[in-house]
Amino acid sequence: MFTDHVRLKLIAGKGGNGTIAWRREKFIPKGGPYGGNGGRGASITIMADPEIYSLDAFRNQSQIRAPNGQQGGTNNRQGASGKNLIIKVPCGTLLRDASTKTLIYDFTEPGETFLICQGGKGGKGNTFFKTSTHQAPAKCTPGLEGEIKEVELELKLIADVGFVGFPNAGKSTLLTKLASIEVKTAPYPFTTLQPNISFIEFDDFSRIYLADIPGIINDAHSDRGLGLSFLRHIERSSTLVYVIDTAAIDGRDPYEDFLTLRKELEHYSPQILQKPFIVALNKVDCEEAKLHLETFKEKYPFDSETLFEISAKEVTGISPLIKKIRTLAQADGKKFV
Ligand SMILES: Nc1nc2c(ncn2[C@@H]2O[C@H](COP(=O)(O)OP(=O)(O)OP(=O)(O)O)[C@@H](O)[C@H]2O)c(=O)[nH]1
Repeated sequence: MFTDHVRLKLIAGKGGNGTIAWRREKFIPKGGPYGGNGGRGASITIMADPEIYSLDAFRNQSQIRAPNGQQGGTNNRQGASGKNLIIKVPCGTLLRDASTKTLIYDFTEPGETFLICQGGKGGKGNTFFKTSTHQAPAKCTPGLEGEIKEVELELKLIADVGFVGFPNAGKSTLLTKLASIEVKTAPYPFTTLQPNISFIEFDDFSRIYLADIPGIINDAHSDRGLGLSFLRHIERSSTLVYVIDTAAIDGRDPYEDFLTLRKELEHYSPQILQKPFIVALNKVDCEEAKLHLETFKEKYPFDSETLFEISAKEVTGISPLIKKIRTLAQADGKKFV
């Protein structure tokens, strides 16, 4: 299972206690206060790491605790501080307060950090409280508790272009072909688990990131099957590509499929429908596609320039599609270059 939503209790380290100790001096039983301060408890910071692609690491975790500071020592030695904890999350992770759902931070760029829980201060040893060298109150203070936060991490992939379609429409095939058709390409090592991100790299080294989510099914918005949980990954894409199976050998109607996809997206979030889109009419190499294509074009209420007849399998019609994707993604001001 691909994990893109977790709830965690984060507990920063407690400060170490201060210590009561005495300096030994000849002829004076208690030479003077000499107990060290406690070390600071470790803080918890969250960092966006471009090498991480899911929240799987937290799947079986409900809380993360940072180390405590050490108690102060004798001879006025300061206790060791707890080693600060850095929690690594994928780019595209939203950090929310678990109870109010308020957004605390949106990790978009690699290396971005946010200190979420401050470690507790160390307590003071009796050296700190000395009033005079020889007469000192035997006083020290305990370390303070670290901050505790209940948070939610939600991963919403950041890709320029999101691919939507029914299972078997040919999304994966198209994505693979797109990612290998330009001069220099490399598959983006997401995971073998869905969803997938890949990119097209152009001659000028600019890139367009593409996200493929598992096929949408009827009533996906009511979270049947994989549906809803994956729709969040196209929320941030600037452009959508509907991939339609025009061969429809199983008796489906490609135009109905298109309407259903839009209906599912609208149920999930009406704003998604406002995004610029194109329609990849796939599998035109099949004999069955001819009739469906005609009907589709007749019924299609949008600009016919948004329609692209392609065969992902035989790699036909792909270049104009890439050109259009590039124009739309760049018009939006790409996030990654
Ligand atoms: N004839 C023909 N077959 C195609 C074409 N594109 C994809 N296919 C075939 O359609 C089947 C489904 O393709 P996929 O790319 O796995 O479909 P998908 O949309 O990623 O499916 P899900 O992962 O289930 O969402 C495979 O057998 C492909 O070989 C095409 O242009 N023409």
